[in-house]
Amino acid sequence: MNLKKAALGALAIAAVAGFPLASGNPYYIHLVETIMIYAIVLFGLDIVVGYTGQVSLGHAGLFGIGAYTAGVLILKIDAPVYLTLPAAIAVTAVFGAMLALPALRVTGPYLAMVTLAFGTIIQILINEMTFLTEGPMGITLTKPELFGHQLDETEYYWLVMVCLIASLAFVHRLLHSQLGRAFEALRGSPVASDCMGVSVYRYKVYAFVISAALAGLAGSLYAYSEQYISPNTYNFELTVMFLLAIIMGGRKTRTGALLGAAIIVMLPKLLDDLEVFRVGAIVLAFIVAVSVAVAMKRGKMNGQVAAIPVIGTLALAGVSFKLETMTDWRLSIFGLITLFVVYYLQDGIVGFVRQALNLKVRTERDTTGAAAAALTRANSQGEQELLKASGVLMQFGGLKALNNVDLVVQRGSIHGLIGPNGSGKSTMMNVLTGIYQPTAGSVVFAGRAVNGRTSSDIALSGIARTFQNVQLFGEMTALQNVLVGLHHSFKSNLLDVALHLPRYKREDREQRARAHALLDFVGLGDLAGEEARNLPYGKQRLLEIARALALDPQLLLLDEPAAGLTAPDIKELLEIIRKIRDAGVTVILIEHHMDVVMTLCDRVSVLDFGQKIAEGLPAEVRADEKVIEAYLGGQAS
Ligand SMILES: Nc1ncnc2c1ncn2[C@@H]1O[C@H](COP(=O)(O)OP(=O)(O)OP(=O)(O)O)[C@@H](O)[C@H]1O
Repeated sequence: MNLKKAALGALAIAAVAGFPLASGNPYYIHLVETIMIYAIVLFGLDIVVGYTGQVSLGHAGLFGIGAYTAGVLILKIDAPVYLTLPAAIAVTAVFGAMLALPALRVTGPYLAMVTLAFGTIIQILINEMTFLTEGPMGITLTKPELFGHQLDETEYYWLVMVCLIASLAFVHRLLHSQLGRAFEALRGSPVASDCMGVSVYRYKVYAFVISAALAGLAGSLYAYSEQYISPNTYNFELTVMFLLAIIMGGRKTRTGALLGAAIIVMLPKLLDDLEVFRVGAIVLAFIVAVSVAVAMKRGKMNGQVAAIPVIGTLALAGVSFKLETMTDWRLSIFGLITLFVVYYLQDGIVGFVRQALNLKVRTERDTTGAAAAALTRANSQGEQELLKASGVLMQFGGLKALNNVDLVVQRGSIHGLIGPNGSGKSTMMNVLTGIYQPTAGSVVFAGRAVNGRTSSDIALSGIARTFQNVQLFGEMTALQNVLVGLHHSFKSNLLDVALHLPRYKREDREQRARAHALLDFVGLGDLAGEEARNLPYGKQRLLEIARALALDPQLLLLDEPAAGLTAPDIKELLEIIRKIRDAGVTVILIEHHMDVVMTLCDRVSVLDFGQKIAEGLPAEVRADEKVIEAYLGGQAS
């Protein structure tokens, strides 16, 4: 953390801590306290929604579990706060796991329905289990005691503030570690995550459990804050509010979560009072006008697109002076504002401001550590046949994409796999990496069967790949993409990450140096901080190679690496592939550029309509009549 950031942080903490003393108004103190509590839920919800890209409509239920764990413990055994808060975190995390383990087998609308059902069931259970929860009567409690001292309103506010800062630091560290990168990767490309050894399912569950734990902490703080809990609070409306807060504030940002929490707490109050609403509408119109002007000046918005938000907010400010009462209009205006944000500010308010001000994530190279070697020497021990596929059949309905294919790849060689479009080359890659389970036949890699194992397990055992249609983690930088490939090198756990213990710091420093070295190796050293989606197509292909090499594979599968590359880039690619082979990594190369195949490959196998029609040295294959007829002949003509 640099000095400027630390000073700003200290100033912000001092301002929030000093607020109750300066304001002295219990109503406002309670409002800010609620914002801080909601922000803790949103930090967690953002991990699930913003980073892993899952939808959860169950977070109000999890928040309720946290509140009731504290409430019931106080009611039944008069538990102190240092028991209720950890218990709420633990119990909610367990419920989070119970929800996640079955629910995360489904995605999209199905996951939304399952989490929604979970939230509803929790609310009904709280209502019905009167013996434990007092049912609809609710539970009344007082502010907690700390070290024998009864906390008053302001002291409790400070306790909430400490919990907020701790949660913020925890989430921030988590999301900047290998765990956060794993969460983000599975949103970017689940299939590539699995093929980098990052199990999509496992990390989705982790994200859900951590998110639930934070909701549990927030729930227990909320119980003390309100001093009364009842089942109706934890309803569908609250869940929607949480999601709206993430969307409005902006996903993947802690500032967005804080802003989102402030919006969902303040907006209903703002819409209660006509005078306050008028001032708010004018301020909003002003902010929108200034932001749009900045965006236009930077050429990020044209006049037509800019006109609508400006006219819209000006109209809202104008209408506010025509209204005589807010009561009938509250919900309509709330809906309109939400629609506006969702439609125009798809990255939320914080995302929009960042884009308008052109704020970028900086990737500074840490030069303190020793320079790392890009390639570690692949294991050259073991049998000469590194990969042996026998009688592989892959059937899609009536179509045999692979029909009784045998393939033997010698350790340390570059093995070409060629054939006309649709002949089954990519299908073979998918079978070798566990994406497809073959209908029949077997694949043995380094003496171990591949069939029946998950893609992430196969990846970790030494098979890395690139994809025909590039599968990068688009919102992550080039450096972060390679770091996902290096995920297997991190041994540090959640505690190491949260407390920045020496093991984590050392690993992080070493792996960053290694990632930079890998980027240098493929000639992308200067683009480390660039988002993958902004790289030219050819460079994206090179980045995929660097990421695959990060896995320290014994076997590297390259699916059309030269596609989209210019002639000088192809020359460079040939050099890179040779160096990879020289480091002891075996390569299977699918390529339509025949000159690349003929120059590089030690042996070539040719597929046509899912069957192997020829195999041998490049020159032999080139002279084979069946090949000429099926493939090279067609191209020659
Ligand atoms: N998941 C799938 N479901 C149904 N059919 C599939 C599936 N995957 C591949 N196929 C079919 O299998 C056949 C082989 O496809 P594959 O992508 O393996 O060919 P390819 O040799 O890699 O072609 P290209 O050079 O065009 O990439 C094609 O007819 C394709 O439509």
